[in-house]
Amino acid sequence: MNIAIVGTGYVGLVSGACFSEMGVDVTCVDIDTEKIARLNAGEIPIYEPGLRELVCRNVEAGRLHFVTSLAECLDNVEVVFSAVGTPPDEDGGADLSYVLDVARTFGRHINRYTLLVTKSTVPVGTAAKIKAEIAARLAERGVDIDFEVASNPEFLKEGAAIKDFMSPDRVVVGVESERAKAVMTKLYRPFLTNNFRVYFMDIPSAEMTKYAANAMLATRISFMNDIANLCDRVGADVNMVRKGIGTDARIGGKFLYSGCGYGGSCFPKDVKALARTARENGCVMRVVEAVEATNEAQKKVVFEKLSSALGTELAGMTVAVWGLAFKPETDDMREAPSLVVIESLVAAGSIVRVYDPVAMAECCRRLGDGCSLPGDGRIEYASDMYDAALGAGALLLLTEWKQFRMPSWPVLRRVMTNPLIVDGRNIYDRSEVESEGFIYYGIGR
Ligand SMILES: NC(=O)c1ccc[n+]([C@@H]2O[C@H](COP(=O)([O-])OP(=O)(O)OC[C@H]3O[C@@H](n4cnc5c(N)ncnc54)[C@H](O)[C@@H]3O)[C@@H](O)[C@H]2O)c1
Ligand SMILES: O=c1ccn([C@@H]2O[C@H](COP(=O)(O)OP(=O)(O)O[C@H]3O[C@H](CO)[C@@H](O)[C@H](O)[C@H]3O)[C@@H](O)[C@H]2O)c(=O)[nH]1
Repeated sequence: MNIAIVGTGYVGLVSGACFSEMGVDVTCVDIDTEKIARLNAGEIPIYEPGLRELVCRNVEAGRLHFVTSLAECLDNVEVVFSAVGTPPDEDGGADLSYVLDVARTFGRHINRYTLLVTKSTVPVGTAAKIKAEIAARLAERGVDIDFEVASNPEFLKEGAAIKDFMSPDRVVVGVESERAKAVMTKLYRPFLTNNFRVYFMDIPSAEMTKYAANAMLATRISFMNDIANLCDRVGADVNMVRKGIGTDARIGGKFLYSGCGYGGSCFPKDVKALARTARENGCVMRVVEAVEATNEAQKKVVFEKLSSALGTELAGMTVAVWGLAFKPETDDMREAPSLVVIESLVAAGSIVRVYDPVAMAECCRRLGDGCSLPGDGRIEYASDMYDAALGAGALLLLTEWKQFRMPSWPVLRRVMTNPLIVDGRNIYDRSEVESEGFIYYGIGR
């Protein structure tokens, strides 16, 4: 089968590589000419474990192609997946301009029955807007070409994207006909040969499922962050509480880790967009709105702990930051808690020495030396984790990369001027760290 995937970002590139691995001929399309040039030169524009090997193998096999024009490949494909961005607009809703651009190009250039499948996360009702957009373009052309739309929200996690795509918990597909259902069945069958976990439903339900899933996961995190903050005040240990509740089969142990807040390109924007869709439809989702507010506050907790320990000493002090990406195994810093912490440190006048195994270039691109941020502080880029701690009066752990899990405490004691650690991801054992002579602050323990 021949398909096109529009948008060669985290979702589009991973989906394209995985479908091609199953033998599908995939043309990945992006308007970012530099991105496509890099891909054609064998460079992978994002950090995602295993992606380079998968892409190279399928390019060599002649099943994976990169182009800049959807119009030019439409005649050769049966299905077009749209995986373009849906960033937040100024009101917190999803900006659908890229999704509707794809629909317009599709309507202007299809010449035979083609299925347009939306993989991007879009609010309920978007498929209807896409259909209207295509129909208007066909009418402009004065042609009557059969087309269909479908919804296939993506549930992969960055850092584990290939595994999640290759072996999904489930695949959700919203369709309007048996014909579209048959096409989607054919595409997903190879991934789920022994246990066909594809849930077909109507399109609005598929669109809503994506937001409900992300909001539920974000709710668990914000709930645990609330519990952690109370643990701090009453002397309980949130890690013990997590184990105590997570072993209840009705609750389950996943996504119950408290810390410095959730980030990334999905939870923050999708929680906001769901709340906005609700308000537009005359209902207030109080829980969802509280999840978002709790997370905004949680991103400040690491700095607040540091500031209450050191106060005005932070001005002029070197502070080490371990971890910039919003989670391990990615270079993505969209809505990362590190951005909030670094901003507060620069505002307090600190010299922020940062280190991340893969997100240094991304941080530099976003923040540079920090001089454009309000405040007298600045950002310095360290060559490794111990270099970041050189001369530091405090160390903040913000992303739980594996290489940060077992640091040499004696080396840290030697290079730091003051032995203080704020563990924003609760990865260290308090008694071990304290026995090495450090003052330790966790989140809720
Ligand atoms: N990142 C994730 O882990 C993840 C997981 C599940 C779902 N999603 C959703 O998938 C969608 C894509 O997310 P992403 O993180 O891959 O985005 P991204 O920003 O990494 O990539 C989007 C790509 O689309 C391209 N693009 C924009 N308009 C285009 C057009 N008209 N034609 C061709 N290309 C165009 C951009 O140049 C960009 O390369 C979003 O709706 C997101 O919410 C993301
Ligand atoms: O117990 C937890 C689990 C996660 N996080 C944080 O939550 C954020 C998101 O993490 P994760 O969900 O692992 O990464 P994403 O790549 O953002 O994936 C989410 O968002 C995607 C885009 O919609 C969905 O496809 C995925 O199913 C959904 O997990 C990160 O900042 C994590 O540090 C916590 O604080 N505590």
